[in-house]
Amino acid sequence: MSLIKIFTGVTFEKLFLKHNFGHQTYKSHKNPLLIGIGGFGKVLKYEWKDSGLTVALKCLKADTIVDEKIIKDFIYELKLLQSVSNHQNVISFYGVTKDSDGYYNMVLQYADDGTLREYLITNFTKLQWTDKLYIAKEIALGLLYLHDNNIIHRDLHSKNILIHQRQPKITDFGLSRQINEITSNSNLHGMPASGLAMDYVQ
Ligand SMILES: Nc1ncnc2c1ncn2[C@@H]1O[C@H](COP(=O)(O)OP(=O)(O)OP(=O)(O)O)[C@@H](O)[C@H]1O
Repeated sequence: MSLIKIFTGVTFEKLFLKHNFGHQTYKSHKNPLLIGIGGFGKVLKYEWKDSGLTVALKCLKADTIVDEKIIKDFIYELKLLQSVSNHQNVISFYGVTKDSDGYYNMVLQYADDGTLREYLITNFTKLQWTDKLYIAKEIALGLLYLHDNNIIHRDLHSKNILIHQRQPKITDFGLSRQINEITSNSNLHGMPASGLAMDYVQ
């Protein structure tokens, strides 16, 4: 085990205890299936034996990053998500678990239709206007709930909205901030409009 891994492990342990995220034993998850790869590591689907729920474990592969700030940012993301994840249009957060390789994972509700982007690619021609308006309304309700809780997402796009049983759920709070922490000189964040979108509006 590398020194960095020991260092990040200790930091995580202390911070997780402090914030009381709810720790789950990794052994209570079975039947892993790789469903995606994000900026910080793999995302796997599991059956959570104790609850009967299907969950997504999102791994933070922190031992490749010699930066305590990344770990603090991860904890901050969990804190924000935990404070709003009881809403039907926000992905549910169930806690954290340490996998067999020693990496920390956030345990999230599994969304059975993947991202909104994937969902639209597969279903766009089948969807009626009422379905599209329903999706837009539900995203707006989720966003309103974040704003009512003083949280600005700052990275809302179709890959950060998941679809579960036709219900949109906002996810990925990595760039989110509490409103009182935004300063007037904050840098630009989020995803730039794609060439395709620009072509469309011209
Ligand atoms: N809760 C979930 N349920 C179902 N699939 C998920 C879930 N979370 C993530 N995924 C799948 O895993 C992929 C990668 O997710 P992740 O959030 O790590 O990606 P990302 O947004 O590209 O990365 P980053 O977090 O660095 O912005 C997604 O594109 C999606 O297909």
